[in-house]
Amino acid sequence: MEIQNPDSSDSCFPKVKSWGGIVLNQFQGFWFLPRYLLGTKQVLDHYKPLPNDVILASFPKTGTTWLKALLYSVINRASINQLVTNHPHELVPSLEMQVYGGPVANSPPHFPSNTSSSASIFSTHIPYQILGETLNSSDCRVIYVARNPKDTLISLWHFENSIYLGQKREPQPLEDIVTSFCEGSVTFGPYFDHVLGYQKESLERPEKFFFITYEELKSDPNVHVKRLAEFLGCPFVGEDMEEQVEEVVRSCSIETLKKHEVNNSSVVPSWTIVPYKSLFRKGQVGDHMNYLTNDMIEQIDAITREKFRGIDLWGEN
Ligand SMILES: Nc1ncnc2c1ncn2[C@@H]1O[C@H](COP(=O)(O)OS(=O)(=O)O)[C@@H](OP(=O)(O)O)[C@H]1O
Repeated sequence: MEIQNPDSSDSCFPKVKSWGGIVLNQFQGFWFLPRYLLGTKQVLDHYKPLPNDVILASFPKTGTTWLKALLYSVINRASINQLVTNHPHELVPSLEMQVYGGPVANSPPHFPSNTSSSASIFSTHIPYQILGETLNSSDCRVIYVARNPKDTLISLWHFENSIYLGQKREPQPLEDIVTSFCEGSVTFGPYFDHVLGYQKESLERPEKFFFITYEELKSDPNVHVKRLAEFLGCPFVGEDMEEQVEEVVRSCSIETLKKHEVNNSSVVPSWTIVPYKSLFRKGQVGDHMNYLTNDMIEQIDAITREKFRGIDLWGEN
């Protein structure tokens, strides 16, 4: 894969103009911002997962930030009193190591060395169809979070509008993102193939791939946090087990995360224009009902039924 300029789409890859005029390149059936293609290449070329690595995979806007906090908290058994998000992987923006609780800035880009015995948490939006070989090259564990496509789309729409409004651009019409989303031409899309890639693996190898929906986690966080801890090999134990779980869930709630100073005052270093606070909006299930027309809902439901073929993750199809 030859990539010359990470910000240029003048490459040999097929390209499409997505909603809002964003130009995306296609690679192995998925659509990427040119700079994420470069990051993906670096991951594929250089990242060799260690057996202890924990990789959080997700389509954008499906609960990544929430799961990052939960994974950190479960693995380190620490409540996140001073949440600090560190994105040291400027060079590999699609597979960033997330450190919560450490110093914010100036960590050099690096993958942990082979001598590291503690688990490292990585987060990626790269689809299984592209990252699978890398993930399967070690005993690392993979957590995938999926979210209802309509809420995902609305979250993405708000997010992109909030970024670009910072640059004084008009909010983009909802119709345009609905069309691009259904066609698959959004960043890291098609959404449907993204979800199905990881979901299939989780059915075949549940000991390696943990699949959860945002909605399941919302409806019963304590149960699923316990399942997550068991999957990671660090189950909650002891008489105060329920209190421990409760504390993890509380410290990772959107309400708690929103209160941290860093999440109000900093921008995500690898995305320069993105303030952390744009990662925390409502965090509600079903928010799409406040925005999408019946026709839009039918359009998205129809493609979801067609693509998911009987896999009914949200009891809707
Ligand atoms: N702790 C917690 N609990 C529940 N929900 C949360 C939490 N943190 C973030 N959010 C909501 O997740 C949406 C952002 O998704 P991601 O974190 O996947 O975004 S990103 O891909 O990392 O940019 C976005 O959803 P919407 O509110 O629907 O836009 C966030 O508000």
